[in-house]
Amino acid sequence: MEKFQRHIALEGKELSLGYRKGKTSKEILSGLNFQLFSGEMTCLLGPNGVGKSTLIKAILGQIAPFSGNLSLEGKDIKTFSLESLAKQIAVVLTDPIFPGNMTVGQLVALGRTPHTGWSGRLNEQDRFLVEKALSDTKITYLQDERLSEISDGQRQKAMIARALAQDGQVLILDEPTAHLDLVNRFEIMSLLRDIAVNRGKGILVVTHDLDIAIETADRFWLLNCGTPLISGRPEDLILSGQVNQLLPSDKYRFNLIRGRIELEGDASEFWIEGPQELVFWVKKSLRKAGISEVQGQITIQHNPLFLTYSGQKFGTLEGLIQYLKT
Ligand SMILES: Nc1ncnc2c1ncn2[C@@H]1O[C@H](COP(=O)(O)OP(=O)(O)OP(=O)(O)O)[C@@H](O)[C@H]1O
Repeated sequence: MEKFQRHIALEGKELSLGYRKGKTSKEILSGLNFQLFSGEMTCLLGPNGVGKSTLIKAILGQIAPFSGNLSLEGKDIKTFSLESLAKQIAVVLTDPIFPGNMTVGQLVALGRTPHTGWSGRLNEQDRFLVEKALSDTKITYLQDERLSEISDGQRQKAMIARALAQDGQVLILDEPTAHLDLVNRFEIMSLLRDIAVNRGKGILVVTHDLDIAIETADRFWLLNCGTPLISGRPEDLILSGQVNQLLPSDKYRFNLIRGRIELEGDASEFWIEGPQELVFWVKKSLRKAGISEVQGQITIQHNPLFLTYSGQKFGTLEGLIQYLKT
């Protein structure tokens, strides 16, 4: 049973977005339709320059749509003042600037600003929400630490806690994993998914991290130049092949078995005997080394690993490749 009633938190209908300068206007996105659901984490993916930030600016009320409709909780976004929009939509941008001597606790308390005004005086409810945001992001232990003295991953969690303390219905994050290592990227995205599911928030994450988005997102929005926004469960878009829209050219394709993008059009074939998962890595290594064919069979033995080719035994791929290249 769902804890929260799933509903459309944010909706765009036939949106045309772009920029005006004097009398000229430049349309970046047109015919844009989407629905962001509460209780779900949606990942917005698309190539550089396609208009992801432009869409976020429109959602935040920073640019007005040329045409079409944008609604929050069923109400036209134009009817919200910037202050009331700030209570409903929290945003975490890629490179936020906050003083390094600010503590994590002070940063998270800033999330309450749309509610407290600039006096920043917190009442009991505000303090409760700040503490809850710290504990939901598992950084209560960091609350007295300065921003300049914590790691990038911890700082990103603090930024998420600040957005959470704002307690709006919608959370938007622009590349929240950009500077993080693999473990932290997983941790942040899993945390966001948990927040969406357990707190009933509609979370939109702009990311270029397809691998981690596949593992964690409930829904993808794929944005590509000149085509309508595609929305669906990641697995549906993979099975239908629509995920290939993200790829810049026919040289790449999404490998359904490996679950990631790979170079396509490589005609090299090798005769390799051994466990399938090991064969994959041997082929990969040979191709990267510029080897497109070998004369005989390569045999792979597992545990301990050794490779046999032309009566020779090799303990590493490096050894085999050196032999093949001489
Ligand atoms: N203030 C602006 N005035 C005019 N054009 C702009 C403005 N900001 C962005 N653009 C243009 O809008 C287009 C989309 O930019 P946007 O930043 O939305 O792309 P993006 O998908 O977020 O890219 P990235 O993945 O690189 O962050 C680009 O061609 C960009 O030059």
